Formats: sequence, structure tokens, C-alpha cells
Amino acid sequence: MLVDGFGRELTGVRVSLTDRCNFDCVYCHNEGLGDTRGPMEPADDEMGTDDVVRFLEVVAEFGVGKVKFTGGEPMLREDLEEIVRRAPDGMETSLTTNGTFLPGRAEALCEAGLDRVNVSQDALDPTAFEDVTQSTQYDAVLEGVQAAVDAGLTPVKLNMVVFEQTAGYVPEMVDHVAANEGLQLQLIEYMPELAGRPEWAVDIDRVHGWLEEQADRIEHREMHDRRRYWVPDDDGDGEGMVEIVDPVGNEEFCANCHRVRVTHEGYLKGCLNRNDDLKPMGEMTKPDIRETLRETVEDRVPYYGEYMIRDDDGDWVINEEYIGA
Ligand SMILES: Nc1nc2c(ncn2[C@@H]2O[C@H](COP(=O)(O)OP(=O)(O)OP(=O)(O)O)[C@@H](O)[C@H]2O)c(=O)[nH]1
Ligand SMILES: C[S@@+](CC[C@H](N)C(=O)[O-])C[C@H]1O[C@@H](n2cnc3c(N)ncnc32)[C@H](O)[C@@H]1O
Ligand code: SF4
Ligand code: SF4
Repeated sequence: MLVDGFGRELTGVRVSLTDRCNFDCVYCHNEGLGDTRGPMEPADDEMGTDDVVRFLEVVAEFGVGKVKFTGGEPMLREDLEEIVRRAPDGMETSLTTNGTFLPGRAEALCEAGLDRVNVSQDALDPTAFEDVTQSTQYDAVLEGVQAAVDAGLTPVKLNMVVFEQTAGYVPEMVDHVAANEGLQLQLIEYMPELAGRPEWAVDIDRVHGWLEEQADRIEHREMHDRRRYWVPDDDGDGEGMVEIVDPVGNEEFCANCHRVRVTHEGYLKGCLNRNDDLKPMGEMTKPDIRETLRETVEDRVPYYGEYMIRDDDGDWVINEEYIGA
């Protein structure tokens, strides 16, 4: 097992399979890599199937037990089922998707061995959904969520980014997951560091406070020390799980971060919010991957706030002092 200089064991990897997407969400951080590209644009710069599988085989040698596939929109990759099928035995595989391609493919992904899926859904209203995603595919997303539940890719977590435009829909979304078995909700604090527009942020502590009042019980998840609220449904015979993902300015969140990331081009990076340390994995042979993985884990810093700071306008900028250090 690889352990960084701050005692954090590497237990998971997050692999971006493409930077292409069929949506254009107004807030998108694209895992820290700038704008997404159009869905049909050439994919020459993306890691091939064998590269991704080889990478997973190497991290499994180091005891990594979990992989999250993301993007861009990872379901634009036709070889996703093959990648999942060829992932090392015993590795938990999960996917974060906008859901539009799940109808018709959820079953095949489950058969390939995918364990579960997170689907981004920011509102239960087609107009609000369109305002955020700049897409009219609301119905396809709802069908996608249902297809994932039916295929057994559960729990299906709905990812909702909480910011100015969506904050008013939080209670409705909480009721929705409490009333529907198989669904959970992740409320993701809007991250302005790489997406810009700090004025869109809402105070996530108010959301914590509101959920504390609604919840029967509260747990702390080991990963990122995230808080989970179990909220009863209106009839009192069911409950829903709501997890808050609140990394912004949160040292405790980073102190419990046990993952490294891989970009679609095959660069390793130690942190979502950081792009000054991208490490190419050479020819992506197993020795190259091993070496780069060790270096990436060694170079991790304890908290992203060391290299991202706010300027006088409240915008997030790279800390020159840190880069020079
Ligand atoms: N800053 C930061 N944000 C994260 C991190 N992990 C997740 N997030 C945010 O949460 C979003 C949703 O994460 P998901 O890809 O659905 O998965 P997850 O919540 O990390 O993992 P599971 O809950 O195990 O499914 C990400 O795209 C980020 O915006 C992290 O390590 N650092
Ligand atoms: C970058 S997307 C990639 C996977 C897939 N396309 C999707 O939307 O689920 C991964 C997650 O990041 C979230 N996200 C994107 N930009 C964000 C931001 N600025 N702050 C917080 N979360 C963000 C999205 O809502 C989504 O749940
Ligand atoms: S669907 Fe995902 S990758 Fe695509 S724009 Fe929205 S958040 Fe970004
Ligand atoms: S170090 Fe912090 S900001 Fe960076 S990926 Fe981990 S939790 Fe996110």
C-alpha cells in the first residue's frame, strides 16, 4: 500500500475517461481540466482501453480497491463495458455520469461487473434542469436513473451541485430520495476554484444546519469525513440518505482524501484542484505507471488551500509563494 507524507493511504483512483461531453453545465469543473469538448470531436488524445486496464492492474498491485470512472461524460466511451469487464477482480467499480446513455446500457454495465452509479441531477424540474445543463435531455436522465435502479446498480446516488440556481430545489430532492428506494442524494458544494464565479456559491453550513433538523441520525463517512444524514419520508415508513460533499476551504476533507486522479490523456495528478503537477506516465508500461504513481503519491500536499488562495476580488488563484517553494 502506498502512503503519502501525511499518512494518507492510497485506497482509490478516479479515472477520467474523456473530456468530451454532450452537456454544457454552467458550473462544470471537468475534474479540473477546463472546458469540456463536443461529444463527437476526435478522441485521439484519450487513453486506450488497454492503457486504462493496465493502469488498474498496477494500482491493484498496490492494494487499491476502488475505481471511479468519470469525465467529461464517461459513457461516451464505447469501450466502457470492456474496461469494466477487464478491471481487476475484487476492485469496486463505479461510474459518475449525466445519465443520458444509461437507458439501454445500464444492464450491460451491470453484467460487465459495474457495482454502482452516480447520476448528476440538479433539479426535479425540466426548466431548471435545462438552465443548468443547457440540455433538453431531462426525460432521458430520469429514464437513465430508473434503468440503473432496475439493473441493480444501487444505491444510485443523485449528484446535485448546490449553488445559487439550485439551492431552492434541495428540500424537494431530499423528499424525492427519501420516498424512492434505491436512490441516495449527494449535495455537492459548488466549487468555484477552477470554475470561476465565486458569487454563485451558497453557504453550505446552512444546508448542514437544515439537514440536522430533518434527520433521524447522522453518520460520518470515512472518505473525506463527509457527513451523512438519514431523513425520514413523509409517511414515516422509509428514509433517504443525504451526503454532503463540502471540500471548499475544508482541511478536514483533504486530510481524509485517499485518492489520486488520472486525466483522460493519461496524466496522474494528486488533487482535483491542482493542475501544476500533472505527471505523464511515459509509454504507460507497467514499470512507467508504477514509478509515476509512487512519485504522485510522494508529491501530495495535505490541503489544496496551500496552493489555491483567494485574491482581492474573491477569485481563486494559484499561490505564487507555494509554487516557488
Ligand atoms: N475537491 C474535491 N471534490 C471532490 C472529491 N471527490 C468528489 N468531489 C466532488 O464531488 C463530485 C461528485 O463525486 P462523484 O464522482 O459522484 O463520486 P464521489 O462522491 O467522490 O464518490 P462516491 O460517493 O463513493 O460515489 C466530484 O465531481 C467533485 O465535484 C475530492 O476528492 N476533492
Ligand atoms: C465533472 S462531472 C463528470 C461526470 C459526468 N459528466 C456527470 O456530470 O456526472 C462529475 C461531477 O462533478 C460535478 N461538478 C462539476 N462542476 C462542479 C463544480 N464547479 N462544483 C461542484 N461540483 C461540480 C458534477 O455535477 C458531477 O456530479
Ligand atoms: S455533464 Fe458532467 S462533464 Fe458534462 S458538462 Fe455537466 S458536469 Fe460537466
Ligand atoms: S486534496 Fe482535497 S481538494 Fe484535492 S482532491 Fe483531495 S479532497 Fe479534493
